[in-house]
Order: sequence, then structure tokens, then C-alpha cells
Amino acid sequence: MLKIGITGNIGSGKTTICKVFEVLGVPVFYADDEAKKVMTDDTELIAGIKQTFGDTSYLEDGTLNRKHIAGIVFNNPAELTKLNALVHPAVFRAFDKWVLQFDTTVPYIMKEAALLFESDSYKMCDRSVMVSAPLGLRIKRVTRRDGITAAEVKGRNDRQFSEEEKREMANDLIINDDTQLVIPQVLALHQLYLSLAHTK
Ligand SMILES: CC(C)(COP(=O)(O)OP(=O)(O)OC[C@H]1O[C@@H](n2cnc3c(N)ncnc32)[C@H](O)[C@@H]1O)[C@@H](O)C(=O)NCCC(=O)NCCS
Ligand SMILES: Nc1ncnc2c1ncn2[C@@H]1O[C@H](COP(=O)(O)OP(=O)(O)OP(=O)(O)O)[C@@H](O)[C@H]1O
Repeated sequence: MLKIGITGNIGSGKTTICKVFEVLGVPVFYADDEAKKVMTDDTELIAGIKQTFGDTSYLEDGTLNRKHIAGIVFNNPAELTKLNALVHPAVFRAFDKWVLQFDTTVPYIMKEAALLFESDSYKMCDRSVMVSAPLGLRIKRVTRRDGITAAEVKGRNDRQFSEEEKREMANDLIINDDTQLVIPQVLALHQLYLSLAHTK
């Protein structure tokens, strides 16, 4: 079974594109969602987060105070490094466990992660694909989707590898810039991954 990492900077459209792969029957692991899950389920991790970012990191109902944490980490690279060091190992463990449920009847699975390259998790994949879109369009999408400011989106984007670096590192590319059709690009890659899986 082939493991394909799919990434892209904030607002590139990687989740949207993964939904298309899912329609084609491809199982997808969403690392960003899993990060949120472990941060509210894993008691050791919760204790570590409270110790590092304060008790206000969680709301009274036990949910993550995302605004509080985002306010700290996206304004201070050293704090972001601490958060990543706490959360990423738990997400890696969850992925290793998730992958075990698939047998050889599944030709390939995908791991969707904003930080596939930054966190080195691409090294656990056989191949990678990057979803690319210009910054202006990504800012427009995320301000609309999340109700955060353009400056906040830019701040997060600045904490990620550049579009150019990611394009260089990825094996494959999907352009999601509102000018090129996405579905034909996904179908072409799906055929490629099926053929690679059969020759693996
Ligand atoms: C700081 C948190 C609480 C903010 O939550 P919020 O709901 O506002 O954002 P969300 O998690 O949906 O992320 C939205 C986008 O922000 C960017 N982003 C998130 N985490 C990071 C990070 N550690 N470094 C750089 N960019 C990031 C990504 O492009 C992501 O897709 C949250 O992002 C978080 O816990 N991040 C740490 C875990 C992590 O690294 N997740 C991403 C990969 S596993
Ligand atoms: N080709 C497209 N056409 C129209 N809207 C799109 C397209 N691609 C993405 N979007 C919209 O842009 C927003 C961002 O897309 P999506 O959530 O898939 O990006 P992402 O890369 O997963 O973002 P993040 O890194 O912030 O989690 C969503 O509201 C989505 O519906």
C-alpha cells in the first residue's frame, strides 16, 4: 500500500481536494483534525499544554481555547516550536495506528497535513503532492472561511515553508488557483498513484 502525503499552505484547498480523492475511494487521514482531537483527548498532552500555555488553554467545557493558543503561538516562533513539539508526536502515533486498519486491497492512502515538510512527516510517505494557490487568493479564502483578518492569515503563512520551497520538495503538484480545473488534475494523479501502487 502506497502512502501519499498531501500538503499546501494555509487556504490552498488541500482539504477540499482530499474530499475528491475520498469520493474516488481513497482513505484520507487529516492531520490537522487529528491534532485537534488529541489535544482534547490525550490527558498527558492536555497537562503539557496547560503547563506551557496556562490553564486558560482550555475552556470550562474542556474544549480547546484555540483563540488563546493561536494568539500566543502565531505571534512567537519559539512558542510555536513548543506547541509543535508537544502535539506532533501524538499525531504521528495516531497516523501509525490509523494506517494499520488498511490491508493490501487498498492501493493507496493519503495523509493530509499542512506541515508535511516542516514536520518531516513526508519522510513517512512514499510520495508527496502539493496543492498550490497564490497568497492573495488563499488570504481571501481563509478570511471568508474562518473570519480572521488578512494579517492573521499572513502571520500563519509566514510560519510555513514558502510556496517555492514546497513545490521544490513535492513530487507532484495540483494548481488550485481558480483558473485551472481541479478534477482533471486529481484524476490524472489518481491514475498515477494506482499504477505506482501496482508496480510497488
Ligand atoms: C493553534 C491552534 C489551536 C489554532 O486553531 P485554529 O482552529 O485557529 O486553526 P486550525 O488548527 O484549523 O489551522 C488552520 C491552519 O493554520 C495553519 N496552522 C495550524 N497549525 C500550525 C502550525 N503549528 N504551524 C504553522 N501553521 C499552522 C495551517 O495552515 C492550518 O491548516 C491549532 O492550529 C493548533 O493546535 N496547531 C498546532 C497543531 C498543528 O501543528 N496542526 C497542524 C498540523 S498537525
Ligand atoms: N477550487 C476552489 N473553488 C472554490 N472554493 C475553494 C476552492 N478550493 C478551496 N476553496 C475554498 O477555500 C477555503 C479553503 O479551502 P480548504 O479548507 O480546502 O483549504 P486548506 O488548504 O485545507 O486550508 P487550511 O490550511 O487553512 O486548513 C474553503 O472555504 C474552500 O471551500
